[in-house]
Amino acid sequence: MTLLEVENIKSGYGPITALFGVSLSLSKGKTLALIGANGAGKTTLLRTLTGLNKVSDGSVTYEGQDISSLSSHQIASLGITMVPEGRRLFPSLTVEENILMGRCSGRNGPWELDKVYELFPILKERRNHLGTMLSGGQQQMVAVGRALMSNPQVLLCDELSLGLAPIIVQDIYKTLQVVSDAGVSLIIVEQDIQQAIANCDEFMCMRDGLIVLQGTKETANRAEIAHAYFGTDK
Ligand SMILES: Nc1ncnc2c1ncn2[C@@H]1O[C@H](COP(=O)(O)OP(=O)(O)OP(=O)(O)O)[C@@H](O)[C@H]1O
Repeated sequence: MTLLEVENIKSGYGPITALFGVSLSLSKGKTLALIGANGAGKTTLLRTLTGLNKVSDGSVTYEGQDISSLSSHQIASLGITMVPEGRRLFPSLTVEENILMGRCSGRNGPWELDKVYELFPILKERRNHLGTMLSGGQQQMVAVGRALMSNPQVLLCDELSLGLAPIIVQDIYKTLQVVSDAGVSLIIVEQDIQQAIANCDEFMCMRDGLIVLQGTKETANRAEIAHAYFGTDK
């Protein structure tokens, strides 16, 4: 079942266009990985899907409803949530208070505090610490936990592994698998191409605001990806 259908969207920052006609389709419970070099448009695409950047052309349809012109608050309340790059924890709040902030979308569902602590037991131990006192990996867990508290149907993850040790990255991806198994659809932006492809059902490579290659774990071809990523000869 298709949950999210993006058709030929353009978007950007004021007069600057960053997406030049992007289309994708995401089914329930599936994971789509977005790869591409710096400036390719991955973050802009996630921001546009959450309403933080406006769609200037094309359409975004979610559960059959055109959400292209909805506000970010309205989109969050429908069940599309982003874990932003850099975690963006509230520095003066504790771990638990940060996680509880995710409730503000007002969506009820299976993701409650206990379930987040079940997913990340270390956060329960540290629940009274300030979020910023945690390690980078633990802060990322708080950011994911906060997003889950909004009971998303679509979770958009922007570079979760940035700056984290490989072993922590493995843990984060194991957790995302649990989230996916619970029926949440994921779009992950990931700089590490191998990591992205190993953890997705489908991948798309962006360059200069366009999707230049798409495929699956099974069809991924290193030379094609390098060509798409850098725009160089195969
Ligand atoms: N706040 C902004 N104002 C103007 N232009 C921006 C802004 N943020 C991004 N851009 C531009 O939009 C284009 C796409 O950037 P975007 O951040 O979406 O790329 P990305 O693929 O996520 O790269 P990165 O891996 O560096 O985050 C780039 O040309 C970038 O310079």
